[in-house]
Amino acid sequence: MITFNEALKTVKHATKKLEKEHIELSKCLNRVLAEDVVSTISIPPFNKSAMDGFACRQTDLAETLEILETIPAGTPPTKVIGKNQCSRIMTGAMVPEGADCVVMVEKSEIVDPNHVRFTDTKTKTNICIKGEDIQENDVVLKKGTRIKAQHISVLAEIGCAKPLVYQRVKVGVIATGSELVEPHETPGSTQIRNVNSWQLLAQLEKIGITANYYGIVADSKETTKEVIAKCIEENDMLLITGGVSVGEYDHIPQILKELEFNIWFHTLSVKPGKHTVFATRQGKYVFAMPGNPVSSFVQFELLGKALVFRLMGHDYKPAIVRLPISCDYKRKRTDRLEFIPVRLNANNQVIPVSYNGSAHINAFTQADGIMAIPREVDEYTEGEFVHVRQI
Ligand SMILES: Nc1nc2c(c(=O)[nH]1)N[C@H]1C(S)=C(S)[C@@H](COP(=O)(O)OP(=O)(O)OC[C@H]3O[C@@H](n4cnc5c(N)ncnc54)[C@H](O)[C@@H]3O)O[C@H]1N2
Ligand code: MOO
Repeated sequence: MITFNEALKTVKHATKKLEKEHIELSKCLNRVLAEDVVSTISIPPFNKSAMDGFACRQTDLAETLEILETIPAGTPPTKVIGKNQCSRIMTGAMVPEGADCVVMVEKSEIVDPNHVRFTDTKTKTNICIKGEDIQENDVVLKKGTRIKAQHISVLAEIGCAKPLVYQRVKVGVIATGSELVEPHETPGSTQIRNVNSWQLLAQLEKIGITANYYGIVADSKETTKEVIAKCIEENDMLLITGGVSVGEYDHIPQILKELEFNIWFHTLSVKPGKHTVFATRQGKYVFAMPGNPVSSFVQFELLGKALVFRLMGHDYKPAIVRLPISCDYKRKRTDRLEFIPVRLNANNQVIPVSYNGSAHINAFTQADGIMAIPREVDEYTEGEFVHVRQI
């Protein structure tokens, strides 16, 4: 049995990044940059007016000024501003030579069609200076950055229309269990509906991956082996749920051995998810989680995501907040790092959600996150700080 930190290190160590490709900006969300992005231009590329108003010299603010021309955004100025002169200028237009400020139109009074004076003798400069946001040759985004909407903005701004990114990981999803039927079906007296596949497909979709779903596989070793073999041919990695513990029909570890996978770990000192398997074979990866839906949900959050992102070249760091717990909390066994569902109240205090264990996925509909209770810790007192991973 290994610890969570050892398991995370193992997943990162045993996983190789996928190939790289150039793709359109519109397809980049949730991909990972495969090289540093360097700007070939300064931003702003010229001294740019931040206001609609009059471009002039600060020393002339108390005077009546001659208006030389109107400068719209996108049109270059044609006149240099001299003493007691100004040009009407629009937000986003290039500031003319000679001007060191732009007075807002609201602070002006037109004297006649060619002259203006100001109602205030002070102004901010209202000029965005060339290069104040980005300098030419600046590294604007680092290799390994997972691309979010705000990164797309910068790529667009500097003209990086086809960034070099890692390929999107191809993920196959399988649910094992002869007791399972799909959500649209009516279960028999000993059957239940398949939760894990739909949950995993949604967890993947949330991070930008549309997985290939292979359906439910009954607990027959031969069939399961065939489906796994096919699935692994067609994908980079495979997520399996069920069949990983010690029951007579828990075939997954044995099948993976027969398919010549190297099993890096099989048991974790983490609750839920004691029986979680990570196996690799020449650029192919299998992450098999326990059948209980909470175990599958939590283990995908803890390790599955790290694996997916690692393949795509990103070192995943989950959002973890440190907040006070709203009540006393006790647990009996302390031999495993445990994760329980919690919600946050309006004062950002952590409230454990009523929870019956790893089959009780319904508890997670109330949860904002999962609280980590380290090994050896058996209680928290109200107000003590705890760590919550957002889900
Ligand atoms: N003798 C032992 N028995 C069990 C142990 C143990 O250490 N010794 N661990 C228990 C824990 S904890 C868990 S978790 C499960 C893990 O078992 P498996 O991964 O082999 O999963 P299954 O036995 O196939 O299923 C467990 C449970 O989850 C239900 N299930 C399975 N797949 C789905 C699905 N896709 N959607 C919804 N629910 C699913 C299944 O019906 C079982 O109720 O082992 C314990 N036993
Ligand atoms: O191993 Mo189970 O996933 O703890 O509930």
